[in-house]
Amino acid sequence: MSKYETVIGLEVHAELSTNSKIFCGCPTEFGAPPNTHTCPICLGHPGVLPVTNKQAVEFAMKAALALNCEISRETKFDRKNYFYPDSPKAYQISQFDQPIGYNGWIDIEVNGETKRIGITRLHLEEDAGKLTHSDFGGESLVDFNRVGVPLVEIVSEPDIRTPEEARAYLEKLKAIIQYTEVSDVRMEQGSLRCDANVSIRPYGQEEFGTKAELKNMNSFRNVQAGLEYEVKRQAEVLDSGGKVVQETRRWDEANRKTLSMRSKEEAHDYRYFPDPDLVRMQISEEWIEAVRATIPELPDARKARYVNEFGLSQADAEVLTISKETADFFDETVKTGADPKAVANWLMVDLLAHLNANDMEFAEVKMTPHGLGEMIKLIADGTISSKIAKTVFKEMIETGKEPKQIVEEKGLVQISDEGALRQIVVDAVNSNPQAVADYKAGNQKAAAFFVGQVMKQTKGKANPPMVNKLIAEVLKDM
Ligand SMILES: Nc1ncnc2c1ncn2[C@@H]1O[C@H](COP(=O)(O)OP(=O)(O)OP(=O)(O)O)[C@@H](O)[C@H]1O
Ligand SMILES: [Mg+2]
Ligand SMILES: [Mg+2]
Repeated sequence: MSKYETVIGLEVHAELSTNSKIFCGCPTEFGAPPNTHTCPICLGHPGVLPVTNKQAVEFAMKAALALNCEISRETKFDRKNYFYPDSPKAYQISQFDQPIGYNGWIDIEVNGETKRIGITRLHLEEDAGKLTHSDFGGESLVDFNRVGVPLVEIVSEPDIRTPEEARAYLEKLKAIIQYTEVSDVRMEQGSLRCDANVSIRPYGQEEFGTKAELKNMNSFRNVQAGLEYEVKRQAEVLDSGGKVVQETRRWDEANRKTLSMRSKEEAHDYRYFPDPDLVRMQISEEWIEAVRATIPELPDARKARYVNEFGLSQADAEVLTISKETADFFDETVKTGADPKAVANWLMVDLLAHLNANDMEFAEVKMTPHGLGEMIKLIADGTISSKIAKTVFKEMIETGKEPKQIVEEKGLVQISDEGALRQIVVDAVNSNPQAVADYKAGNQKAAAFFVGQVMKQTKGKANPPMVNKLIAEVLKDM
């Protein structure tokens, strides 16, 4: 047990899925050739005038409301001045003292306990360009396509106490934003990014310790790993009589550690001031309510519904709802009349295992909710065994075929003909006298041996409960 308590606050940036940029008409689409989605406005040529994209404001409001924020009735944009090659204007249009949303919270679940994490603010800003540092000759390449893509920055209170809680917070935040559909929250495409602020303090001390800000983590797993490394590093500094310095540190993926980028002495003075080219915005109650009305059922509400309506456990409901794709698939499958608990199991155990084993994404799954529902019904009515269903399930994921077709094509219909099965059992018993003797001597494993024999003979198609019953009967008569 460490003598230090960890304190973490996260800054998350999410790109909004508007069609055009926040202050000009350039497209926001990812993956275009460098510098093709630019114009004099996003490049900041002299004399141009930016115009606010209303959709971006509404998306930010929607995200803020989904995160239980209050909405500023008066809001504006400010210039955050800095010089760096990722910004052609030498300032970023952001929001300083009147963010769109403030005073929010979300609930996270860690080790079976619910904890509320405060959200200080959610503000709207423009994204910066993308730099690629090349290996040859030390040049850097600049792509301005991303300049002016709308972003929300979501700043948490320093309420997070462990790297694991940080991960849970990110998962939940991502889920909520994904449900609202204002961002596609793809970390690998950079549409979701996280800076992690972390400090430690002796238990019982009220005052926070000096924080480091970690950047450059490209997955939730790496955020957690970076924080774990940093907590250890800071404890070692304090234990050896040193002082933690306030600095920005970079996560070094290859060496799995954090490295200093710049200390506080080099920290920026951004000289924020209101952008004179953009109108201040008044946000009316009606506008807020109109946006609120577009918010769909969010992860926590869905989770509660799965627990109350379908009798799923909290933990299972959490796993299903943390990804909108999985939750939507679950709902659609349950609508076919399949047993919700069975649906939950197939999705959480078998589907996830298949995705992991084959390094697949949910989007690549060809199986339909209708197909899964039908398959579960085929098991329930005895047409296929649950063992055979595993084969059918894999085939559905890969091909999207209906289970009935797969069962027919592969001849997988379960053998429930008692006479035929009894004959197979009798044959197995007759040709394995030693196993019979073992069984008579009280070795239960011998029964399992016969089940295996029958399944081998029938290529796994024998009705398992019937096989068990027949083996017991036949052996009793021996
Ligand atoms: N002592 C501390 N230890 C850990 N986290 C802290 C501490 N003090 C503040 N934080 C967290 O650090 C984050 C600060 O983010 P904020 O956006 O307000 O400032 P910033 O990082 O200076 O600004 P910028 O957006 O320019 O990077 C918040 O999430 C806050 O909760
Ligand atoms: Mg910040
Ligand atoms: Mg920061």
